[in-house]
Amino acid sequence: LSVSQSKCRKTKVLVLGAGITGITAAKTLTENGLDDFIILEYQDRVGGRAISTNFGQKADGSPYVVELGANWIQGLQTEDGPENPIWALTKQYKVSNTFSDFDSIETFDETGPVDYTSLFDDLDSAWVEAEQDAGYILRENLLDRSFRSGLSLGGWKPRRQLPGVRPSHAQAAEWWYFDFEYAFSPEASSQQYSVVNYNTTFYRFSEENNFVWDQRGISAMVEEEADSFLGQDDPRLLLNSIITNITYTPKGVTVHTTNDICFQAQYAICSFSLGVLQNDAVSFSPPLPSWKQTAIETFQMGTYTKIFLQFPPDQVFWNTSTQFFLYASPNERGWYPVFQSLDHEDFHPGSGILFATVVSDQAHRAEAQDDEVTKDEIMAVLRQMYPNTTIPEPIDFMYPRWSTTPWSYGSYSNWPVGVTLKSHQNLRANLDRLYFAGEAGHPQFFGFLHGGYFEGKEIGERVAGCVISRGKNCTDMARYERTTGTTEFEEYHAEHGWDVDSFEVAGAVASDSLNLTVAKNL
Ligand SMILES: Cc1cc2nc3c(=O)[nH]c(=O)nc-3n(C[C@H](O)[C@H](O)[C@H](O)COP(=O)(O)OP(=O)(O)OC[C@H]3O[C@@H](n4cnc5c(N)ncnc54)[C@H](O)[C@@H]3O)c2cc1C
Repeated sequence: LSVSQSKCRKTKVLVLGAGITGITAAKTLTENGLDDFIILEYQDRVGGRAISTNFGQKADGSPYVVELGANWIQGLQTEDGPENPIWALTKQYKVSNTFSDFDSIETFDETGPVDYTSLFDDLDSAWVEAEQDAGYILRENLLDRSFRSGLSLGGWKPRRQLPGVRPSHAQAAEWWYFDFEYAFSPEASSQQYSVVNYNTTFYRFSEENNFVWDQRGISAMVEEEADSFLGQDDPRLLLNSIITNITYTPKGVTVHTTNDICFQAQYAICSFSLGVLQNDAVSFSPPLPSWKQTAIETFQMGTYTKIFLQFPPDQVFWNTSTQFFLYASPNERGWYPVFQSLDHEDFHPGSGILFATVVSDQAHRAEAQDDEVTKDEIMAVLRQMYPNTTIPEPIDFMYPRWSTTPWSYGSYSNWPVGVTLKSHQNLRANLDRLYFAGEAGHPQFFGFLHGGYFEGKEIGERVAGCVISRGKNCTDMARYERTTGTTEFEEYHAEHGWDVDSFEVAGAVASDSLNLTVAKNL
């Protein structure tokens, strides 16, 4: 031990970050009889990217609580099939949520309301082709493609001039189907893993998305989980602890924070977002090996920005029985394409609240500019959508800057084109006694709250096993110094974090559905 390390506070396991992953990992340690841990968290709160804020005003003058980050429980449960653990938590902790109806949508362009919803049918059939093709790519160990090529091969070509179809309408429809979920374009996203991500969630659990509007905020479920194993003012949860350095060795892990406090443990679980790792917000000693750094730089961190507007509730100008409003910009794909109404009987009726969502480059652009500029751009769009209507000035306006938030640097991860499962495994693999967990580490549920939950549980169990067996039952996770162009079908197994079958088809929850999708391709 160096002199400085000898003064460190000691524990058996350090859990770095108190989002859904970190809290699930710490709870798993507790369930395995391991109480000697410390959770270190940057923020003054628990929940990570499950985060809400006050916005606007209710009739009594108090604010609404709206979600800046995660908002939907994505995939619930089909009959007595597998259940999304996030759905289970929302039920357990009575977190208010309602079915989000993606069929409740009106479409617009720069001339006002125009119905181009029939394009969704074309997209549906191309999507099915791309899905089946993805199964084939995976099963036959073929080179991955972009989701764009998958859609094109399925006959969906939004830039092509087709009789009666405006490319801007087609692009808005496509954004609604793809970018709204992945926070990246189909060009930038893996065909294979976009399908895996979608199918394992929506075909395995259920196709429903429930929208959380609980006035405690969606993080209530993470807070309640933390309370289930931590005492009041538990000294094992240290908020406002900004970690600057992580030193790892075969004997243990030492962590330093900005206020020059250090902690030393036998093991550590780091749950920082991919964005935090990519932005070098934390230094590692020794520096990360090249296979780990390569994995960190290879995967993508998306930006998904919700922009909130409250209008005078008695001057609401949109249809309050509709949930979504899709706008096709004539000039730029992804220009304030989706508006969502919270002034709806299922959410906050009478609130006058509408929010727009932008992702990727459009999100970076909006996040880099002043509120007033963004507000003017949005108001111009709304005036096009409702040409013969007087649209009042919003009485409140607000949006987060995810791309520069220092504890997140982005919203959630995405799988780029042509990266294999084994390359992804390098993102997950431990370095000596330092383990990594988090939403981005799950090869199937990446980008979702439940991805973080499952990784937290798996890594928590692994580390508990290491501590309890005093290292005897502790083997390094698989890692690959050299990664090749594809991953063999036989290598899709738990050692690479692949714990559920990804070939499920809608409505089928049994793992033997694998052959159904593949058979259609052969
Ligand atoms: C805008 C947006 C919309 C989303 N929508 C959905 C959705 O509808 N449904 C869904 O399922 N998922 C959604 N997600 C994704 C979901 O929020 C994440 O997958 C999940 O919250 C990640 O949890 P995590 O614990 O892995 O990471 P995090 O929640 O990021 O937790 C990591 C923790 O580490 C802390 N930390 C970071 N750096 C340091 C440091 N240097 N020192 C100490 N602590 C540090 C952070 O403060 C954070 O609390 C969305 C995310 C965003 C941002």
